[in-house]
Amino acid sequence: MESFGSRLHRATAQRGPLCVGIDPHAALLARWGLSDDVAGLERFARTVVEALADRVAVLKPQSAFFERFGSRGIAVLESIIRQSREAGALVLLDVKRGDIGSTMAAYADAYLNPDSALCADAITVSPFLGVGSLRPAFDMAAAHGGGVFVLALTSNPEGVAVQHAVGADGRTVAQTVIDEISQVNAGADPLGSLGLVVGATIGETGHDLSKVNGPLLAPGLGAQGGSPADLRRIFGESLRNVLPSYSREVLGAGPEVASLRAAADRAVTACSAVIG
Ligand SMILES: O=C(O)c1cc(=O)[nH]c(=O)n1[C@@H]1O[C@H](COP(=O)(O)O)[C@@H](O)[C@H]1O
Repeated sequence: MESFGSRLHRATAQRGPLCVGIDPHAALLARWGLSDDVAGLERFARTVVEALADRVAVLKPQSAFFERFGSRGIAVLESIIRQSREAGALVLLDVKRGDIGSTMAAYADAYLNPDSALCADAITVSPFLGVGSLRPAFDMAAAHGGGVFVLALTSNPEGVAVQHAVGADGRTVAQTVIDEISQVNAGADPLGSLGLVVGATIGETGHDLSKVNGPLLAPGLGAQGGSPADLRRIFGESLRNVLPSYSREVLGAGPEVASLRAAADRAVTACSAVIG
């Protein structure tokens, strides 16, 4: 079975380095002329999938915006995950889960086991309970060709107090996460299946990403102030493994399918010019 790292490598080579987040904020539903209910959510999400799933490498639905409508919102999420994958996009489900290992196994079953209706190609996870506690997700991903993106240096300003904290061995919390993921990805070709999340807004922090050998998801572009030019400064030699991610900047171009496609095209052109 082909690994997630290999599938992602091919997808970005064919479609360009771009992830578009599906974040149906109440404000965006209103801007699109949609009601803030499950019908509006469904119309919004389906329109994004129709516009982009056959052309962008990765779509990243944010689970919270679906969860807030209860089981009917989750049903919409299930259906757009399926449709996106059928149209050829990889789906990175942004759920930011993280728990003790035994519970993590249940999350892995929910999101990375092909028997689950919520199974995606990859998920986001939080390492706050220790990178080792995430092992059930890593194992489930490896067994089924899935991927896991671990938060390392997040795009929000509040993250610094925790992520830059220095441990007894002199490394920051973020560098410890980076090093542990680097170890698991070592030797993978063309790319490991464990990714890191490193915001496009963080500036130069001195963290060493050179051995990650996995995808580096870079949210924070557009609406949070990050730009493709910032990527070069933040990622340096690791730029080739960066997966730039936009949500509101692209979604705000809707609801017309053609406008969404044009916005995604602009984003991928700008990112490709930096990443190559
Ligand atoms: O894991 C993420 O995707 C993520 C990590 C991070 O550090 N910062 C961050 O903004 N995100 C997500 O990326 C998206 C950013 O949305 P925009 O600011 O609209 O582009 C949101 O869904 C966030 O939850």
